[in-house]
Amino acid sequence: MSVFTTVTAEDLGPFLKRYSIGSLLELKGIAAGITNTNYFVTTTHGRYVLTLFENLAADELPFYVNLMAHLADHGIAVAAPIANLADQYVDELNGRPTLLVQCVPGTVVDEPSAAQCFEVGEMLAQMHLAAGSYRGQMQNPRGAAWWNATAPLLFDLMSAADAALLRAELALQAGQDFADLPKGVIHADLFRDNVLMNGDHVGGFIDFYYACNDVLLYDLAITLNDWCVCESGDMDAERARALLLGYQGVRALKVDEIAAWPNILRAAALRFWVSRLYDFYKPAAGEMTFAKDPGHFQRVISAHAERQDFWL
Ligand SMILES: Nc1ncnc2c1ncn2[C@@H]1O[C@H](COP(=O)(O)OP(=O)(O)OP(=O)(O)O)[C@@H](O)[C@H]1O
Ligand SMILES: N[C@@H](CCO)C(=O)O
Repeated sequence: MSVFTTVTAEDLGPFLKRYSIGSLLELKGIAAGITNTNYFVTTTHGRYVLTLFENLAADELPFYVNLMAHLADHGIAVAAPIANLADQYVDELNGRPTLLVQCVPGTVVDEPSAAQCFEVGEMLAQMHLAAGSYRGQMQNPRGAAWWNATAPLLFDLMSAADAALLRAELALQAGQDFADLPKGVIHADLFRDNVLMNGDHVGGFIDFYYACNDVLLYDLAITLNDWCVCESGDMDAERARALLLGYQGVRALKVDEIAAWPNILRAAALRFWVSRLYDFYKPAAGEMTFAKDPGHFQRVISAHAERQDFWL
């Protein structure tokens, strides 16, 4: 459930008067999502999604919302933010900062086809290129510094064998240098539940709240690690080839990116292994927890470690 802050039609009346999107026809809470409160808002002009931010403060939002607007301006399939009459994207309702965006078509897909993976890879590469002219800057809050600081809080809570594997993986990544690979703005969390698919086409990328400046190849690895994965943690080769083909049709990988690919796939899995371990062992007090299986990304890393063919 993800209506943490209740909004009524009465609350929304004065709020909508600050916009030019007509008057309210229907207000409906959205069940999916675990971080923010989301509502579908249907007005006489169309359908929108209203987000009330439960964790981020208004002054933390401009990087993300301006990025969404920039990408939408460039034709990328994202939910375009709607500005209010004061020309601001971020407003406020019931004590929370808000964002109103256009509804994008489509649904979340659990078992994507190779054709859908191709389209996601292509849109991701287009997004990387379009974000090249975006001026905003944001450090990756879940980069190597974060996982190196977080893992030591977890070792004692894990089995000795798993802790040894985590230590070994951190050591392997400490020996990598991805700093000279092409960089830009990345989504950093483009899992299947952050993309709405409209048939074979991308209806829209959503949930840009981990977006940051980092290595483009890392974003591709995060995406592939989720879109092309089987239950066992191994990859579906057909989907992986399709996603890479879609991506490389727009932005061909450079020689040093191809060399870094096997290890950056492991880095991308490590980031989510650590964040899921943290959510599992250290759920924040009073917070509703929906801890996802950390072991999944441990299995993804093991499968990558044994792999010979990386689909390139
Ligand atoms: N622009 C949009 N158009 C259509 N549906 C949307 C849009 N934005 C969000 N949704 C719907 O709302 C659901 C929840 O959104 P989202 O995943 O962003 O929730 P969150 O709690 O903000 O983030 P998360 O769960 O990733 O932490 C999505 O699965 C989707 O069904
Ligand atoms: N996509 C993440 C959660 C949000 O960062 C995960 O599946 O662990």
